[in-house]
Formats: sequence, C-alpha cells, structure tokens
Amino acid sequence: MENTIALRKWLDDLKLAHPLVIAGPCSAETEEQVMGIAHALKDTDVNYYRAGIWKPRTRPGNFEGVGAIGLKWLQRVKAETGLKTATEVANRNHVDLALEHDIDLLWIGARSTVSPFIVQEIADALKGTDKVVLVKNPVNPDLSLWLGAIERLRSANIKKLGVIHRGFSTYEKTKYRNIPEWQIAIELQSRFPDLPLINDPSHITGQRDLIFDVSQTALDLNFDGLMIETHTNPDKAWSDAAQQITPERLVQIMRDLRIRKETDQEAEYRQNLSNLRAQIDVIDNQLIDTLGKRMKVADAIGSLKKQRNVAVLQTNRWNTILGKMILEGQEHGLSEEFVLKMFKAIHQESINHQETIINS
Ligand SMILES: O=C(O)C(=O)C[C@]1(C(=O)O)C=C[C@@H](O)C=C1
Repeated sequence: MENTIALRKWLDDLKLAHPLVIAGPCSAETEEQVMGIAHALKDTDVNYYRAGIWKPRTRPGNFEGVGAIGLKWLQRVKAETGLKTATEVANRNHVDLALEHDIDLLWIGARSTVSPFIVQEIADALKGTDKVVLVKNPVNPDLSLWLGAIERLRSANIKKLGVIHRGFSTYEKTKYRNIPEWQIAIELQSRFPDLPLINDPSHITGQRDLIFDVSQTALDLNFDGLMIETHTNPDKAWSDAAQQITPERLVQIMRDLRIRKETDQEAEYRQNLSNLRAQIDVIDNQLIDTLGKRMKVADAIGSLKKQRNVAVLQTNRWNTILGKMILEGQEHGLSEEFVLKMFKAIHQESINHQETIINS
C-alpha cells in the first residue's frame, strides 16, 4: 500500500477546527442510557457517537452487549441529535446489520484485527462501502498485521479508512491497561502520514484519571483524533466502568487539551530549531562512532573467547554493566526503562558480533 493524500480526504472534508472526536458509552445498555448520553454530547466537539452493541469479552459470563436492538437506538440518536453514529463489527452478520441501520462509522476491534480470516470476512461484507471504517491495532504489537488489515479493506475498494491506536496487551503489570508502545504508532505515521490516526486513551489507560495525559501525548504526536468512552453514570456502567468519563469531563478535557500545529514558519523559531538540529546531528554521529568502537572491542573479546573456547554470554559481567549504567543514566536524566532498552539492544548486537567470530 502506498501513502496518498486521498487517504485523509474523508477527514479533511469534515473541516474540523479540532481533532476528530468519537465519544459515547463503552456499551449500549438501555435506550434511556443511550439517548441520555447522546443528548449530553449533542452540542460538544463530538463528531461521532459510539456505542458497543456486541461486546467481545475476555472471559465468559460478563455483559456481552444488547445486540441488534441497540442499532435502532443509534438510529434514534442520529435522528434526534444529528450526531453521526459508530459501532464495532466483528463478523459479516454485524456488518450487514450495521449497514442496514445506516451506521456511519464501523470499527474493527483489536481482537478481530489479529485474525486475517475475520478481517477478510468483514472486508468482503463491506465491499465498496462509503462508510468510514477504522481498524484498531491488534492486541499484540505487530505493525504488519495492523497494516495488513488496512490493505484488505483497501482491496475491497473501501475509501474512507483510518486506524485507532488502543495500546497493546502485556503480561507485565504497568500503570496502563494496554501499553501504548508509542513508537509503533510513530512508525505507522512515518510510513502512512496521511492515514487518519485516532487515539483511544480509554483502552490504553483503563482508568479515567490518566485519560487527559494520554490524549495530550497523542496530540503532541500529531494524532488526528480521539475516541473516548463517555457515560452519564460511569461507575454504574455495565462494562469498563473504571475508564469511562462523564460528558462534562469530556468537555473539560477538550477545552484543556493543547492542539499542536505540525510546524511553524516563523523565522526565529526556524533558526533556533535548525541550530539545535545541527547539534543533534553531530551527537548522533558521535553515538554511531562510539557504538562502532564498542563493537570492535566486543569483536576482540570474541576472538579471545574463541581461542579459549569460552561461552559468549557472561551473565555476571552483563548484570554488573546494567546496574552501573542504570545509576549512570539516572545522573544524566535518563529513565531506567530507556537505559535498559538501549543496553539490551547493545548487548544483543555485541553477542551477534561475537557469534559470527566464534563460529567462523
Ligand atoms: O564481557 C564480555 O565477556 C563480553 O563479551 C562483552 C559483553 C558486552 O557487550 O558488554 C557481551 C557479552 C557478555 O554477555 C557480556 C558482556
């Protein structure tokens, strides 16, 4: 797939003065709940009203959505408030029903994106549609799977496409429900700068207190919009209660968020930026030079080990280096997470070098 400006036409045509906002409850629960939230969101920045009708749940026994009846409620939302509507589809039947009920935006959930069979079934069912179709990232951090889903939809002649970054599952305990792994969204953006990119802070954070900060990071990284779960009584929500916010809080968040422009043409800014970038260029060259030198020393250790038939991996030495570098990093304002990631990559490269030497 090639990047083209046509990818963002549907979004540009909306002529929004703010990021695209998709908001509404995690799940449609009752007609009153759906209508109550919709009316509370009516005169806000919200462009699309979302509600889950079919809910894929991790474990059985939880609320699995109201089903097709909810689509009628969404139609009523559109008729009464003028808000466009959005829901998740996970198979051909969902697609057929959503199209029958004139839902304006359909998204493919993270658990569906992992399966090329499901994505293909949905793409076939949607063939040639003029509805907006968004694809959430797969639960595992796999950019090609994510892009593969978009390609299947493009091949089905679906023109109004976009992606939703909802974070990735992890076994590790973190403050997030799904870790953002921002670098994956950044890579996607650098390959497809015109593909509309929406952030879903609700699923990334899993808790309402973090939603503002994640939304701001997304806007700092040029995201085009936000999908935020909103409920008039979040604590009583039938699904994902901890991550939903009230319509009032959503309005406040939209007011407080700083919207960044992509660049600035002002002369002094450009001059200062270019001076600082020149410094970065020099330092980057030094980094590469230093890393190259380090690998030469690793090569020499590899030759030494080869002569004495000693294993490449030396765990004690390695742990000592890591401990020292974490402390050193702290003194230079570098986070432990970054130092660990960087040194693990350096260690792996050093091992690769020594492997080549010891087995030559
Ligand atoms: O000290 C060694 O024995 C090395 O081979 C160097 C090095 C490193 O790159 O720092 C690489 C592999 C070992 O696991 C430990 C350290």
